[in-house]
Amino acid sequence: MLKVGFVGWRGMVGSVLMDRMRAEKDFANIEPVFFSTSQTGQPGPDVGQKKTTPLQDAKSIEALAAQDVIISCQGGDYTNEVYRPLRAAGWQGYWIDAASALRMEDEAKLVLDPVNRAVLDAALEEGYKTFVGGNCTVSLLLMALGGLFEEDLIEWVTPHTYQAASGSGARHMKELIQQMGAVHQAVAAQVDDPAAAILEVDRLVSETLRADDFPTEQFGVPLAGSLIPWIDKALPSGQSKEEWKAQVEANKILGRSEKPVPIDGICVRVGAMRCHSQALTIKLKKNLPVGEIEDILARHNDWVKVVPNDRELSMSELSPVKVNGTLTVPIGRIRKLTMGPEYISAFTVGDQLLWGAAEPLRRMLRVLQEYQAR
Ligand SMILES: NC(=O)C1=CN([C@@H]2O[C@H](COP(=O)(O)OP(=O)(O)OC[C@H]3O[C@@H](n4cnc5c(N)ncnc54)[C@H](OP(=O)(O)O)[C@@H]3O)[C@@H](O)[C@H]2O)C=CC1
Ligand SMILES: N[C@@H](CC(=O)OP(=O)(O)O)C(=O)O
Repeated sequence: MLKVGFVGWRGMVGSVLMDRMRAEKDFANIEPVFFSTSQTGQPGPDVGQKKTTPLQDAKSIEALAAQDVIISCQGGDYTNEVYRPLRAAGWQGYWIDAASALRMEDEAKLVLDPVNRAVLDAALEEGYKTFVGGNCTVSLLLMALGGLFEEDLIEWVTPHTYQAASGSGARHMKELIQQMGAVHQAVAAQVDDPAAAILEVDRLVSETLRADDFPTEQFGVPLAGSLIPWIDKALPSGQSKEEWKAQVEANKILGRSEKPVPIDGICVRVGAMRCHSQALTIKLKKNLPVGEIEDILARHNDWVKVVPNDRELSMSELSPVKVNGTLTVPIGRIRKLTMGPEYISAFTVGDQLLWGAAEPLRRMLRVLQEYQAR
């Protein structure tokens, strides 16, 4: 049985990973060992029938090196601190990581097995030992468009994103709710008063959003009642780092080192909780009927769900509220654009903590187990 060390299991991504592993009974097939950077010696999580040892020190190279596999959801700073020393100490185990730190390293492959199982199988055969989950918007984009990529039908894609607060972390999610509460509190009486003038309500809301004491410690600016058209650092290209990741990571996941598909657009934070949405403009390599495009998308994997381009269905199914906490990746609003028959639109939604973060890691462990059982 593989000895699997978990670091970052009590964080937001790690907790989602634990939930999924419990639900899929993944702990039955491994010997789990739990680590912490702050709680060494305390009891580990309840993972069902198995009794686990107390939490080990996540900074101990010796303790880490005793594992066959390490799954880290702890973040890039942690990866940067321990990964190289661990390898330098001669550790030959498998490192599976949610953080972006190692994504672009040659020694790392990006994991999203419904889309790139062949790339992962080949990498294991070739002796790769480092596997990293892709950026959440990128993984969700590929889960939705997998069929068109697989058949090499895409000339380019422009994704414009509507990204949830969870992408910034737990504290940001809480601040979004504080912001919503502060806005409501400022106008609660007027909202309940049918005679209140709406322009006065709007003026009070704006005043509240712009006030110095409005809670913006995490986001820096109001998100409730507003949006933030920049995610992550600025790059010399004028892209945000989140925008830059779309093309480089998607092509790396697909194993397309030659002739990468151009993928570029604007990434925007909105007041959703944990589902990222993306409005896509796609240039196809040829003119295909919408019905055929829908069939190609629908049959690619078990989680993508094509939503007919219908008003009621789009409103109910292409909704972050509906998708939250599920593995379904709906894609709809598929229609020909007026630019020409090869140009289509689409809109997709996905839970950024599931397919966007935890699920590809969980499944990579299964891929690894299948490889070792061969
Ligand atoms: N958030 C996201 O959308 C995505 C995140 N990622 C990656 O995953 C990494 C982790 O992200 P995320 O899960 O959001 O990080 P969190 O901040 O939720 O958790 C990270 C660590 O903080 C420590 N911690 C301190 N106080 C608490 C507390 N009260 N509750 C829980 N944990 C606590 C824990 O480590 P310890 O036990 O050692 O103290 C925990 O493992 C990111 O840095 C990023 O690299 C990847 C894709 C998406
Ligand atoms: N940057 C993403 C979340 C994230 O953690 O991305 P990455 O794993 O590429 O750092 C967001 O803000 O929505």
